[in-house]
Amino acid sequence: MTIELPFIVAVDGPAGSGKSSVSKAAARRLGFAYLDTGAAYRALAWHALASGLDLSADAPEDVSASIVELLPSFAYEIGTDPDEVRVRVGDEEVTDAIREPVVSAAVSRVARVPEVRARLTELFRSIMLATERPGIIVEGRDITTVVAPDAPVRILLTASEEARIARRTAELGDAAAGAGASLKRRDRADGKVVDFMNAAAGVTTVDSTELDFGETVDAVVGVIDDGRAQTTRSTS
Ligand SMILES: Nc1ncnc2c1ncn2[C@@H]1O[C@H](COP(=O)(O)OP(=O)(O)O)[C@@H](O)[C@H]1O
Ligand SMILES: Nc1ccn([C@@H]2O[C@H](COP(=O)(O)OP(=O)(O)O)[C@@H](O)[C@H]2O)c(=O)n1
Repeated sequence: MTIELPFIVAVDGPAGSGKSSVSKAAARRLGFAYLDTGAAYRALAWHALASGLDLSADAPEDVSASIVELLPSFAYEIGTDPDEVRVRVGDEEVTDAIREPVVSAAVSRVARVPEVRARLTELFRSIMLATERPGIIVEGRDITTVVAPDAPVRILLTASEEARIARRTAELGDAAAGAGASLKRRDRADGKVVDFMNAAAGVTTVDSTELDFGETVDAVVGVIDDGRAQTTRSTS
């Protein structure tokens, strides 16, 4: 019996570059699964805050050890159907709660802990390989470099900081105050842990600054189609 492995597409990029919305739309079009890895870091930050940890910028350095202690009780679940992405921690549905500004402000503190990254990387790999669809688009910050460096298609989705802030602000509507400053702060903090601004060797950059949403999805699906055609040629 041969086991068919899913076709893996890795997508990285800074906050607001369109990773989740574009990856989801591309996955729908291709009949692929979709994995939002940022949701796991957000859910762990939510769990840490719910457990009473101080994750503010001036939190004591030993909060890292307290975060690591939470890992065994972190009962995380996420769907990979692009039409139905639900996130749970234990019995709690946290799909919306993990997008709250309080979680966005705390998440980089959790994401910089090496034990957290190692544990979540393992989890992402097991979710990725378990999909029953022919492929999966996995998006985050270190997917092209750490989680799936051997993926046959790896994309860095970028856009100018100005475009990213304008999009995030439009998306948040009345709740947009401070969104620009918060996005810049988070990119600066996350950028100390992984480089998601420069494409690693073999990674294709899609810059969406001058593209509308549909054009960006077309560009990403185009890169995936080329990668699938090449893989078919090299295995036949
Ligand atoms: N090329 C684009 N043109 C206009 N808006 C876009 C484009 N790509 C994404 N968006 C919008 O920008 C916002 C941020 O995108 P999102 O997918 O949440 O980014 P990320 O997951 O990288 O943080 C969303 O409202 C999305 O619909
Ligand atoms: N592969 C990943 C994905 C997210 N993250 C962390 O998780 C946070 C939330 O990721 P996200 O993808 O939901 O962020 P946005 O969609 O808001 O840009 C990031 O700010 C990083 O701190 C990470 O460290 N590595």
